[in-house]
Amino acid sequence: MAAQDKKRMLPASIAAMRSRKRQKLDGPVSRPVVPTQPAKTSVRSDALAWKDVSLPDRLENYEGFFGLEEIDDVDVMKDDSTGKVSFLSSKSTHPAQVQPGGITSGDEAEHCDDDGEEWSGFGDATQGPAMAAVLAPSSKLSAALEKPAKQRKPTKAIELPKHNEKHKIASTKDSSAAFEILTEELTAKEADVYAWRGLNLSPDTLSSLSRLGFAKPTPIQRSAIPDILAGHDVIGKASTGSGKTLAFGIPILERFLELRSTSQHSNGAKAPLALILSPTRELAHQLDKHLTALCSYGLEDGPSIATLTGGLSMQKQERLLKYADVVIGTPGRLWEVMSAGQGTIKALQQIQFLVVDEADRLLSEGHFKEVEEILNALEREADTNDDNEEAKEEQVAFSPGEHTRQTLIFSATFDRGLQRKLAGKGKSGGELKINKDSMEYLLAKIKFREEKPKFVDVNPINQLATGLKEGLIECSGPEKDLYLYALLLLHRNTRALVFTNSIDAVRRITPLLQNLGLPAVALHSGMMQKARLRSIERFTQTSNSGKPSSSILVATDVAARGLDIPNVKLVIHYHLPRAADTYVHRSGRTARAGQQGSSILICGPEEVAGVRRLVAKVHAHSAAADEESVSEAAKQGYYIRTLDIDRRIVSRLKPRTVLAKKLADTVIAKEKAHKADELFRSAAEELGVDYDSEEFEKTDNGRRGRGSKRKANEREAREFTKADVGAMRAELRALLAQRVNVGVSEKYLTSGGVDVEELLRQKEEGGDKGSGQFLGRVEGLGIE
Ligand SMILES: Nc1ncnc2c1ncn2[C@@H]1O[C@H](COP(=O)(O)OP(=O)(O)OP(=O)(O)O)[C@@H](O)[C@H]1O
Repeated sequence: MAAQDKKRMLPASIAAMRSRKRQKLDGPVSRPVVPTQPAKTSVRSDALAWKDVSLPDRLENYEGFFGLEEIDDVDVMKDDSTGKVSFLSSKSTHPAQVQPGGITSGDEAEHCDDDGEEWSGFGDATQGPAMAAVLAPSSKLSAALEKPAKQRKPTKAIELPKHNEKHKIASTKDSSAAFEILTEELTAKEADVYAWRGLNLSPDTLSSLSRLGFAKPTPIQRSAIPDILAGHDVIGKASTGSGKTLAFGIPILERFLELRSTSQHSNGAKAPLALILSPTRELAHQLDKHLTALCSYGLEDGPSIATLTGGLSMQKQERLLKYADVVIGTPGRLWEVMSAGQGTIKALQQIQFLVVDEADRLLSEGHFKEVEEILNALEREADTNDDNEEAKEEQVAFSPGEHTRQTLIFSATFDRGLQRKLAGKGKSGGELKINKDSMEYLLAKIKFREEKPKFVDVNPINQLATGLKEGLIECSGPEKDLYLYALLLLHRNTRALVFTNSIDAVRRITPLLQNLGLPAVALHSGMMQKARLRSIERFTQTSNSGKPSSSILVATDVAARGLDIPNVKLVIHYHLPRAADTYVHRSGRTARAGQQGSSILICGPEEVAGVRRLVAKVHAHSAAADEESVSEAAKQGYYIRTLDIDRRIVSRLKPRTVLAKKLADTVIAKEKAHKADELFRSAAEELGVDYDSEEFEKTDNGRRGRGSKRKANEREAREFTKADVGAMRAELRALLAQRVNVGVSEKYLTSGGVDVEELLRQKEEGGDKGSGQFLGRVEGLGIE
């Protein structure tokens, strides 16, 4: 590279860098800049002799920046072997920071790319936003500025000392980080994060977002992050799958980085920075995953996260807790750990963020008591009766300071007025009562930092994702299995989630579908935690080609909230959800992050009235509004479309469905009988009496009453011998291999499954006589 009299640091333009890098690669090796007179020494970027640049008035205080600095007479050196970059200058503001010997070392090295081009500075035409982007400490931001880059002078940002110390700290890191990322190449997935510029995030966070491929903030992120960074309590509401996790996760990371840069956060035992409450174990682990992903790019020594959920080793979780920056927990396990002493309560009283995710559910479904205990404990003054020595020591270490905690509450259905409408009239009345008061409950229980938390509602009209299509299949109660099977056949190559209202239903439907050759797995709260996690894993796994495998998760509402599983295209409500907000959350497992998806209710005659009420509640606001935010379907004048399925054709699937059900029921009945038998036998042993299972059964059979038909069925199923079961399996295999004549078109469904390709071909060739013939007219739902 030709030496220049006047060298300037590169503006942060990765795109420009990449093209230049390509040119360089044509040569043997990139060479360091050759310094010209006078002799120059390696200097850290913050020790360079930066000069103020006066700005036009209109740029004053633009988004927190109040000044620019520029630098002349600096050479940029890059060591190709290490990738490290240093700056050579004859001038330095801090002689002590001049490092002899060229390349700077370790963390203090300024990373930059030596491209050998001269930068002639900003033209007068530089506009505010563009300028801000240049100033913002991220190469990713600047990728959007490729063109004007050559007219820019190298600049360094200095930010206003504002309400939030963070900004000042970010400013000290700005210059080095901006250069650091100049050495990075954008990979295919990396995004230009120019659109995040207004949020004033640190380079580390921006770099992470870029690598996650998140080019712009979602509406809830755009609205909530500035409020949280400014220190406000926030109650945030946004539709399912709209990025609420990072809306609170990013500010937590920012605070962590701030503390880390001022060495206020060590790697040793410490009080955590944030506590996140989650209603379910799966969601807790997912939150962990999302935050870990956010923190794992370009962040050495990122925050450590401890996830406290039931079903996994408490000792291990307690150990992790001691070193955690972020604690995520389900109320039950968290409270268990807190009440076990060890100074946990004292440590948690020091948190700076309390996040209540899916707040309405946390308060409404059996967690009420524990959440209350946790909140009380967080507010309690140091417990003087705590005679645990270790706790006392920690109490000193974590002596409570002033109340600085921010509270952040998030949900898709957290709206006071709406909440009341959505709560529904639960039979027990309990859920209704608590839901109805959930906002008031929270407001009363939580010690907010400010008198009024900020309420951020980015979708007051439609809580459902805009890409969601809703449908309904009406059938008789006993036909539900059949229609479920038919629907899943049509979606054989997709990822589908089937929701039921009971654990028993999950236990029954999962083997039924498996018997029919479908890849179904179960998820409910009665399962061991490891099995729960395994089910999620199997449901989310991808094929060897990297494509999502087709899979079906049959679940209770334990999977309704928060779970972010990519590529779920179909949600089926086997049972009508008990409350409208559950419908919203269940349906929200599809059509996430701007994607499309379908939500279909399989509805028995007794559920029809309930569906009407549901539609009225869920779509009440959409009906009243002619807003952009209403779904496409709503714009076309319907909310939930009835799927007109050809019953004659579906009925051809009946023999195999009936047999598959019989087999599943038999296995379940036998297992149940076996368990009951063991239970009675050990009880009899303890009592020292004889137990005769046949005698016992006879007595039991004598009783009549509710459930007696079910019991009779169970008895019948129990009586099947192994050979009977074997014969049934063989018969089912034969049925699955049989052609299912679909009538007019004379096409067929074969084997353990259905040749979907064939079905699709039928559709192409035969129009309405194709797959439409098989499952009726389903336009408007994205099911083709
Ligand atoms: N700025 C962004 N750009 C693109 N994708 C994003 C962005 N922020 C988050 N996502 C992705 O969007 C998906 C949904 O995010 P998240 O799980 O936080 O949604 P949510 O609003 O909490 O949903 P729910 O109400 O169902 O819990 C995730 O896969 C997440 O990685």
